[in-house]
Amino acid sequence: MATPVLQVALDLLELDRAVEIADEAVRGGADWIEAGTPLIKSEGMQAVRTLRERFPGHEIVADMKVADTGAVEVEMAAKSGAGIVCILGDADDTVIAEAVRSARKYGVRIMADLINVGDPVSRSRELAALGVDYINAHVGIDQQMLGKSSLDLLRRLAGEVGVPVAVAGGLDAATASEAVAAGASVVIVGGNIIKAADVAGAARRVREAIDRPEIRPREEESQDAAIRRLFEAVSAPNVTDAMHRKGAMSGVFSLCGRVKAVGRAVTVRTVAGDWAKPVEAIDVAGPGDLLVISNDGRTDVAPWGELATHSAKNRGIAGVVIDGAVRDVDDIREMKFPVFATATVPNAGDPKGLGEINTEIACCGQEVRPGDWIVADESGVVVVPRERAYEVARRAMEVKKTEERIREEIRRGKTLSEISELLKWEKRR
Ligand SMILES: O=C(CO)[C@H](O)[C@H](O)COP(=O)(O)O
Repeated sequence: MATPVLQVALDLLELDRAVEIADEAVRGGADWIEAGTPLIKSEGMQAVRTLRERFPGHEIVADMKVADTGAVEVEMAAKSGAGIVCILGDADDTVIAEAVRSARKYGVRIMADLINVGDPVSRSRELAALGVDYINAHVGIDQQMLGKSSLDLLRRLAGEVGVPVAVAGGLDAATASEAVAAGASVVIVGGNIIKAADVAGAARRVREAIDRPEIRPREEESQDAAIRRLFEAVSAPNVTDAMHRKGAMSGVFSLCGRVKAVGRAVTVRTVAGDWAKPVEAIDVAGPGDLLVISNDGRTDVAPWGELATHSAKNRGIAGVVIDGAVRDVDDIREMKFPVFATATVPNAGDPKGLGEINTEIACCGQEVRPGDWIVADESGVVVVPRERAYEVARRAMEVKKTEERIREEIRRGKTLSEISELLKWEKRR
């Protein structure tokens, strides 16, 4: 079998950064250089021309995701220097046929993208019959965030398609190796190379992995375990960024400085510092849960203190968030237990048993339901609706990865404004 191709997908908006990152990826072993769809939408065919000029010895792929006017768009990309043009596999057959005719005329190849294709196996056969040169088993970024896997799609195509198969969608060194073992001829990697602080190193790891394909036993991981693992790896700011700036509680701060707490909410509504329900909730919660307590907006009397904290810590509870006051602050700080509150006072309420456990509550400006995910650190507390938790956790990890590359470019001397071309992308209306 010919050596599998490593295609680096430049899914960036800024052409200068894309060229810089492509240069590093090539040094790490990338064979083909893809002008990603975002780059083409941002810079047009200049992106393809520039990559062609800068990398004369490498195949340039234009990820146009052609949906219509196949001939014109293929001609445009071919004349700009692309050797392979990507077209949507679910485009109409006439568009595919026109694109193939144009490709033959200009001496370029067509890669058909299976993103969103309902029946990928039979459509791949049709596409091969229409003359496309590659089929791309591609699961889009938004689909990946919902847990869809490009490897699963690739495995469905194994042995079914008469043309070389590419694969794309969230791949890293480990899954790239599995992709080759599953029959991929072209491995397309974007984020896990271009967002790395060390692009060349990231590309090299993928290169080495695909040159030594292996099938790993797939460790099954529950969705809850994956959500917790991802949330523990990102920050509260990453999470609220992933939710378009939503979900952040206001006015709440970490009592113990640099601590982190991640878990599902057990909610408590109490009144006037009554500490009975908050303490009873310790027995309701399980290891890894967080107590989220509303004290009816009162900050002059505390429903939580040192003894409750001892008990919660013993129970394996991950942390406590209170829309209200806490007392025994020095002892709690000694324990370094994650407690987030809006005030501290020395006086507590009485254990009358007023309030409820595990009802929907308002806490520091956010609605919190039992089972919602809470991510809390020194920047503050973010609430993630339980039904969106996996998607938000995946997106928060993408935010974190993007920042790693930006941090590296700042370290190399660029300003944040230069990197993100702020002036170019400020809202025009
Ligand atoms: O075509 C794309 C998105 O539409 C990407 O180029 C492709 O998914 C590879 O990027 P990543 O490895 O980040 O998923």
